[in-house]
Amino acid sequence: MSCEIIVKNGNGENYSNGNGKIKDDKPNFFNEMNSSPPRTSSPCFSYFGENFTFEIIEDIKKYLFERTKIRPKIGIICGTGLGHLAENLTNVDSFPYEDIPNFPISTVSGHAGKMVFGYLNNVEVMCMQGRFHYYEGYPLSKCSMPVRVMKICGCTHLIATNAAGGLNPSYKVGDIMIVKDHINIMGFAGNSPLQGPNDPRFGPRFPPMDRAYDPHIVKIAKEVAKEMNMGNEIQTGVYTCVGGPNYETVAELKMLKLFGVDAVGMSTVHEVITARHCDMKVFAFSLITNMCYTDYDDNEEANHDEVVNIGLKRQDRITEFVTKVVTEINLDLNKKH
Ligand SMILES: O=P(O)(O)O[C@@H]1C[C@H](O)[C@@H](CO)O1
Ligand code: HPA
Repeated sequence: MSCEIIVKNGNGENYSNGNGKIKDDKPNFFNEMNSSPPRTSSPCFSYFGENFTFEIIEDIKKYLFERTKIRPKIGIICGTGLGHLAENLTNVDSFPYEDIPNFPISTVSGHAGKMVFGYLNNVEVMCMQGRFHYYEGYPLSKCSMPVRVMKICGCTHLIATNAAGGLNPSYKVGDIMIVKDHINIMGFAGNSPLQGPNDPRFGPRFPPMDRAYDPHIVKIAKEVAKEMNMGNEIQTGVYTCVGGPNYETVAELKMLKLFGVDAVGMSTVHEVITARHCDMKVFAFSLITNMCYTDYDDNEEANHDEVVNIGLKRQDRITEFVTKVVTEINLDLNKKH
């Protein structure tokens, strides 16, 4: 079998691994890192040295702002099956990821792959209808690069949503778990979206990560949940992100439970780290789409169709919840000005 890997360098020129055959010798990433950074033409080729500079992020903003008049303060990331949220925006300007310069493409079902600017209950927002995951072949810095785009576009707040498996036995499918904290399991293994040279225009080399999830917004969200009579469908807990795309073994789930994890997913943590690095305030929640069993006698298996379907079933309630939280955050923002 032969395979040609084609990447683009910063000037858009194609590089290939040669004559269409896999080379016997492994690519020397360290040499490549010292040359001009290539842009991948395939999401399956992850390049450790890929660098979204401040200037590249500004170019993306320029592209978007030349095409929309909306100037959001709140950025929203829609998790698997939760893209309905973006469909509820009014007066939208919508940009498919493939049209935005330097943007990756979405490859997962349940993620439409668009950046949507619009109004949620008269509040200007920008909304990722589909996110990027590590298992798609993108390095973490690339998965969370759009968060920096949100920041440079003027967003002071990030709302990240995800689908996750419930580990806490008191949870049930369909619950919404407000994230109060996370465990960065991939970080334990030395993988971080902030790896590599630090540009202080984004944030400090060593950002703190305590109170990553803004306690004031958590309080607002709990009040919203109370007002919506969500008493038996709202939870507050700790989220972790695994690399995926496989779901977890029983032994892995037992370990996560011992660690104090309430819900497990494959996203969000690196986005939150990136957002906190550039001093955005963060609110996040998980829709519990399946239960994670830690007993070998349980035969329930997680599957992606189920994850997407639960998102679809809960879309109206979640849209109402997010709309109210956004409205309250906006009231707060206006008070401060
Ligand atoms: O993008 P999120 O974190 O909502 O997606 C979860 C994790 C996997 O991408 C997928 C698994 O079914 O749903
Ligand atoms: N594990 C990891 N990620 C997930 C799950 C899960 O059980 N459900 C939805 N995303």
